[in-house]
Amino acid sequence: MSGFTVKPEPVQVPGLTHLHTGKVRELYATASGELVMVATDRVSAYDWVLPTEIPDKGRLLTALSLWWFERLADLAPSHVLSDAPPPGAPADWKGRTLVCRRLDMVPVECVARGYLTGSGLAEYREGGAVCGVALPAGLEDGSRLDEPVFTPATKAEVGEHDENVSFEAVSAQVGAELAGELRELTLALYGRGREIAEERGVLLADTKFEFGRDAGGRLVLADEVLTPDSSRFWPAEGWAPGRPQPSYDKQIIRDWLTSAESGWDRAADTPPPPLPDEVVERTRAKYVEVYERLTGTPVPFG
Ligand SMILES: N#Cc1c(N)ncnc1-c1cnn(Cc2cccc(F)c2)c1
Repeated sequence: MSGFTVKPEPVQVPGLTHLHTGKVRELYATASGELVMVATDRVSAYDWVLPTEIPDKGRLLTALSLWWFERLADLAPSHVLSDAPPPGAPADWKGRTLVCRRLDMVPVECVARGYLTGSGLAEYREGGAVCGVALPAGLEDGSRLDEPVFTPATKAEVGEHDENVSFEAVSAQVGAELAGELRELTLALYGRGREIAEERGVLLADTKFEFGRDAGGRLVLADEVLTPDSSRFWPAEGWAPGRPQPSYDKQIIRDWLTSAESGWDRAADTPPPPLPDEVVERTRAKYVEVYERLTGTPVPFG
């Protein structure tokens, strides 16, 4: 079992229809058919949504996503219409709400990897390839790839992991032309993100984009982009291939959860305990740090 210890009860807002509770986000629809994505302060680790929230996480990741949408706009239009919560929304939705165009979502998790880790590393260790793309021998955890690789995945059911699939499987699913567009656009967006992040001393190991098509059939960048929830960001100064790299935002939580202090046994498949205040505060500080380091600006709220 994994996922929620207690499934949250979504906030009901007059005029909005609640559509979906994700691990860390809520999705609503307006009466006029637009979507409202609300980022919560929930955080997940080891496939569990933790019982303790990280203050301002939703606002930090929403602000970062908006910052990236602006810097990717010449490569792909975005689904974002507004960052103003709809009328009647709770006051604390300010700064963590995106009103978006409803798209015909492409059922493919468009992942780009510039470094080898996670499920890509596991697949490589089994067969020397990821998503059917052969890689050089001798790569280690955290190795930088000579060229970024498109490693798509199918969207998993709640509580399951996305499954890496080959480009050929994506072509069979959505057609060769669209598959080619997804690969080209995913790698271009990743390349822009990696370049901007590296200028700021941050390595973008990998990231996941989601696309939809608008009424005109155009590919539109959807979901969130280049946040710590959709990407792996590593501080460049800590990069050392051959071992797991410290995750910018979740390492503190992971280290505490797997320490004797937590009393939690990950293998026992029992819900994780609440986080100590000190772990919460240090994790919040990491979200602030990654926001400020990437954007070069102080967080846009008190
Ligand atoms: N983005 C977007 C989007 C769009 N622009 N048009 C149509 N559908 C979606 C859409 C559907 N599911 N999700 C994932 C998701 C996001 C946020 C919260 C959640 F709970 C779940 C995204």
